[in-house]
Amino acid sequence: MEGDFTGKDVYGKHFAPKDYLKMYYSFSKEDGTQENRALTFYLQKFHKTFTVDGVKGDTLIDIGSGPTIYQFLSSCGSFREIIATDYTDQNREEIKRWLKKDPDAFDWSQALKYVCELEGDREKWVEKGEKVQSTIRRVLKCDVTQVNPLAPLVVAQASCVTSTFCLDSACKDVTAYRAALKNVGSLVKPGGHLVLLVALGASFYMVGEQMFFNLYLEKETVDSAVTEAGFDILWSEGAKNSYSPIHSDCKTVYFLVAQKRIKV
Ligand SMILES: Cc1nn(C[C@](C)(O)C(=O)N2CCN(c3cccc4cnccc34)CC2)cc1-c1ccccc1
Repeated sequence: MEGDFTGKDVYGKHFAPKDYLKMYYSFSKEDGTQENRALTFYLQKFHKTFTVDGVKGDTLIDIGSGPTIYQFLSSCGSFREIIATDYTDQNREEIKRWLKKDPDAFDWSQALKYVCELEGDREKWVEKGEKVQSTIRRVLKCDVTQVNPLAPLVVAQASCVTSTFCLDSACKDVTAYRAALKNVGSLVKPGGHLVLLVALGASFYMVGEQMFFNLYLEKETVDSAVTEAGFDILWSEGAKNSYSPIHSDCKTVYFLVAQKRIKV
């Protein structure tokens, strides 16, 4: 079920955040059975990165946030300011809905409770949500195909840049992927961190009835692109894909933490 590259215009016209959130971020099935194993893997690795290993700093920029906020649940206590970004208006609007506690916003309470349990007190989930809402200070447009992904804004380099499932969906080939990684890497200050979540071995994914292109990547391609962009990989971990084969042909979800080399 491979498809042609679904460029920027397709996302703007056809990407339905609410279908996507329901399909990929519902915490458990209607009958409360199987937990969303993909999401709990991401939450565990963000917990290890920010809460256990202590990656922290002044500003964190998340590139290609999509309509989600799960990626901030552990980092919100480690940075003074978080900047969320996305290419499409509808994804930025969905994030703003949650930030404003709009009743139509997606319900992240199960993910909030899960992260609070990892941190030792599941009952603190309301405070955790408010901490995320107060730490995300800006929601900006980004385009990873631009040398400055936040153009026309010029933003000071950040202590940490995170990006989940963005570059593999936004880039049509490995050359574009390497270039985009350099663009995103330029937003990290020397000695700062880059955190990536990548779908390996995925050529498509579905959102509702719409099929989206995904760049087929292997671990070695990602690792070499990160190194070439000026980063040392500190650690990485893959997990077997648990998405339904109807939704995607993804083989592995891959979590990577790297540190920007300091030029001497
Ligand atoms: C799960 C999952 N979530 N997602 C992220 C998703 C829905 O694709 C998204 O919201 N994105 C990334 C692309 N993005 C962009 C598209 C065009 C141009 C962009 C220029 N700059 C920045 C971003 C641009 C806009 C935000 C992908 C998966 C997934 C992947 C493989 C297999 C299975 C699931």
